[in-house]
Amino acid sequence: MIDKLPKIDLHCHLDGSVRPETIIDIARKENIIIPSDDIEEIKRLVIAPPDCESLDEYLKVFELPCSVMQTKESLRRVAFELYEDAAKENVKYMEVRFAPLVHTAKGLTIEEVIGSVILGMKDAEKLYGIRGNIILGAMRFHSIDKAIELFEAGKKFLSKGVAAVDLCASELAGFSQEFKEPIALAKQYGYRITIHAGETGIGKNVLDAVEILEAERIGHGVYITDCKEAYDIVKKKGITLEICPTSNVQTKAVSSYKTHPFSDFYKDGIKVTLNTDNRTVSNIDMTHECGVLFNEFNMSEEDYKNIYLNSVEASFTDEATKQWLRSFI
Ligand SMILES: O=c1[nH]cnc2c1ncn2[C@H]1C[C@H](O)[C@@H](CO)O1
Ligand SMILES: [Zn+2]
Repeated sequence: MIDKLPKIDLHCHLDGSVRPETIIDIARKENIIIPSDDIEEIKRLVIAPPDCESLDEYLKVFELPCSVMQTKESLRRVAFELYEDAAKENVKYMEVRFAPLVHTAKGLTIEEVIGSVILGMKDAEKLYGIRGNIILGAMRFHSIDKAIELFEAGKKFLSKGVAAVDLCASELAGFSQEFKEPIALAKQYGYRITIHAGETGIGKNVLDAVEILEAERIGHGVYITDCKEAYDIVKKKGITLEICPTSNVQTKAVSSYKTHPFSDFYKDGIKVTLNTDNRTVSNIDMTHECGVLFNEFNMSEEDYKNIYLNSVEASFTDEATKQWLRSFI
């Protein structure tokens, strides 16, 4: 029954969702040296370890997939395959995020990187009943100038496949102040704003992301439980939380599914959505996360419908696409 449900994924990283077989295949075709060409070994390297201790440890496995995402062909291919995999489990709409600057190591321009990922997405849209948008992520360890360079380069793709910006990677207290200028510029250009915040114990970061960066959505946000002001502003302003349950367990944002605040948030009227974060790194898909929702969070089909509709309303897409998405539920 779960596989038949229509699904929406608003928080999925491209580089965390590359098929392990594709890593080996691209490495072979492009003469890239990778640690092994044994599929089981590659899976071991690219799937977060079962005893993963923190977000920072979780983030270490992204280096390998990014090493084979440095050409136009490989970027187009991994984007296509991600949308293809999602379409096959009835995901109707997916916003894919990635950090273009990480893919310029072999000389691609930022525009070439973004353009290639959009082509892959469009290839899949033509073949399958899925639609999407791309979110450009600036890495928090990059400079402010780099973030500005990225948002400048990406703006010509707005409404042509790119919809929003995000801040990714390790989360320190008070990062919003530092990124105020580039995010304000992005907003001025017409990008929508979602920000990873409140993932690693600092609920105040969510308050800052909403107040300083004007985030409309928050990636994760689970730690609003520790900051009343953050909790209240999320609830009052109807800020959507992009929750990724399995990722939260792996990065130790929560100790287990049973202690995840998802259903408490939902019951209290907070706009929660269900997402994957990283399909390969977390070794999951939307079907798996729906199973978590029904079996670990004890939610009903009616609850699922409401959560799906939260995703529709919070999606960075046009009204016609939202209407199309509503027709499935
Ligand atoms: O859950 C996450 N929190 C913060 N950053 C993340 C998470 N998952 C992936 N990333 C980073 C690693 C990727 O290289 C980058 C862009 O997709 O985003
Ligand atoms: Zn994420």
